[in-house]
Amino acid sequence: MAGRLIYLIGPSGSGKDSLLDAAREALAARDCRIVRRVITRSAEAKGEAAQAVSVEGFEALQAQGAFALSWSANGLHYGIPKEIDQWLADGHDVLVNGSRGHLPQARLRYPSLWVVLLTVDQGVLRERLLSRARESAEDIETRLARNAQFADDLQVSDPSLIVLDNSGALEQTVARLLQRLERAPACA
Ligand SMILES: Nc1ncnc2c1ncn2[C@@H]1O[C@H](COP(=O)(O)OP(=O)(O)OP(=O)(O)O)[C@@H](O)[C@H]1O
Ligand SMILES: O=P(O)(O)OC[C@H]1O[C@H](OP(=O)(O)O)[C@H](O)[C@@H]1O
Repeated sequence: MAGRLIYLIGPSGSGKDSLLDAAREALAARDCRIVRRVITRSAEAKGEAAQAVSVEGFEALQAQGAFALSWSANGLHYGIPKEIDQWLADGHDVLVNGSRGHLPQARLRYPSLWVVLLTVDQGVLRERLLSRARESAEDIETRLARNAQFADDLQVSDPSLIVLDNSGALEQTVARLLQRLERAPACA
């Protein structure tokens, strides 16, 4: 049976990378693989251990068909390596750090996609982005403003969404993620 593709989304700073890092071992024990993204972010930038490439390098990979999913946001390009299709076909669950903006396209390509939406109080979000200090204050404001675009589109009441609030302790969010993935029936 094919594995599940789990697509983790949420505002910049909501804790997607932190959640993936904290849940990494437990997910691996459940045969769920976390994809390493390809991003046109400088290798020195703090945060996620992604593969950093130049814009030219990214475009070359895209032209070669190296990505299962790819999108642009926040002035960066993001790619999900095509190897996930083999992992899924082999029956492994796969967890992707996704994009809210790319969700419609991701659903078209993977109709049985599982969507996990990470939320956080807006005030907490601003504080976390500022203390992470990966972006400039101006870029942080741009990222916060981007959230408004998705407020109406993402229906938190949609029962097909797994909504996790990460305003509190990360350990609680990890526990809830594992619980929700455990309870949920396997995808066809
Ligand atoms: N539950 C939590 N409690 C306290 N701090 C947290 C929690 N979750 C994440 N953080 C902190 O918030 C900041 C943002 O988290 P993280 O980088 O994981 O977010 P992200 O959603 O991956 O953001 P981006 O999409 O911009 O990469 C980090 O400094 C992280 O340490
Ligand atoms: O705003 P939306 O479309 O949800 O996401 C856009 C992209 O921005 C974030 O990446 P990062 O903050 O650069 O690591 C997300 O992980 C996503 O890939």
